[in-house]
Amino acid sequence: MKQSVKMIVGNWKMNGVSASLDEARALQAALQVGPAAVRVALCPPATLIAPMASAFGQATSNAAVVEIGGQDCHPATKGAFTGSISADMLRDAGARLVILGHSERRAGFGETDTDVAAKVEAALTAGLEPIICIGETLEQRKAGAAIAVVQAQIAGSLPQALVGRAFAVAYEPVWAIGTGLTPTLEQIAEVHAAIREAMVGTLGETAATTPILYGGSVNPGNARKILGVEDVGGALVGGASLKAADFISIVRAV
Ligand SMILES: O=C(CO)COP(=O)(O)O
Repeated sequence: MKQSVKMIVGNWKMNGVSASLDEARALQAALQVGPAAVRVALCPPATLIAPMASAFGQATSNAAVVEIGGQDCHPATKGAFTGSISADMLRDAGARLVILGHSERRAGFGETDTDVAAKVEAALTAGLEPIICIGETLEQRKAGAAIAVVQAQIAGSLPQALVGRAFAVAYEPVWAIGTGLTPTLEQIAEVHAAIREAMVGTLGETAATTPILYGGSVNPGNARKILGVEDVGGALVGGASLKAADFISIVRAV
């Protein structure tokens, strides 16, 4: 209903060296899907953004464009922030998207909703399309707080600067990431509906068609069912995006 072109985004996390480019090239060659049916993106480590963007940036007659994204950016445009990378730098390297607020950044690097919102603004200013991650922990789900948690994350992580801009939200339950566990299809539908409501509440009708991706242990075996759930606009794939054959299966499950 909301969004006809689904997005399948691979998050390589801190995996991938230059030798991985061969696998990624094989992946692109195998993606015989029309660009209208699915948007495919890969978010490699920052060191691979430029070579992957130049390798995949242009559609050939028999291969879809694979868009390239970063996995994080600093909220400032430049300055004394040793080890950090700005949204402009990602864009300059060829990225068109950026994952922001991933639970591994929130838990491991102390990122708050306010930090994420500042990064989103920086990404938009640089012309990047943010993919904003939210999701509850197992403790929060067990306490019956999953919906309240994601709604609070939406309210805190989505700045008004998003109104009218292209972006996506990814619902990634923390307990489903890298564990092989997934919510039931009913639970995914319930949370996506709550996210939609919160997004429209925060940003207005502009957010009625924004894609809401699901992420957390998506694999070739469960992708078709998950992608068929009401208001699932695509998938954010971790481990299975590192294997070209698995990632292609997920793309074909759309
Ligand atoms: O964190 C994720 C994508 O951002 C999901 O990771 P897995 O697909 O490995 O569970």
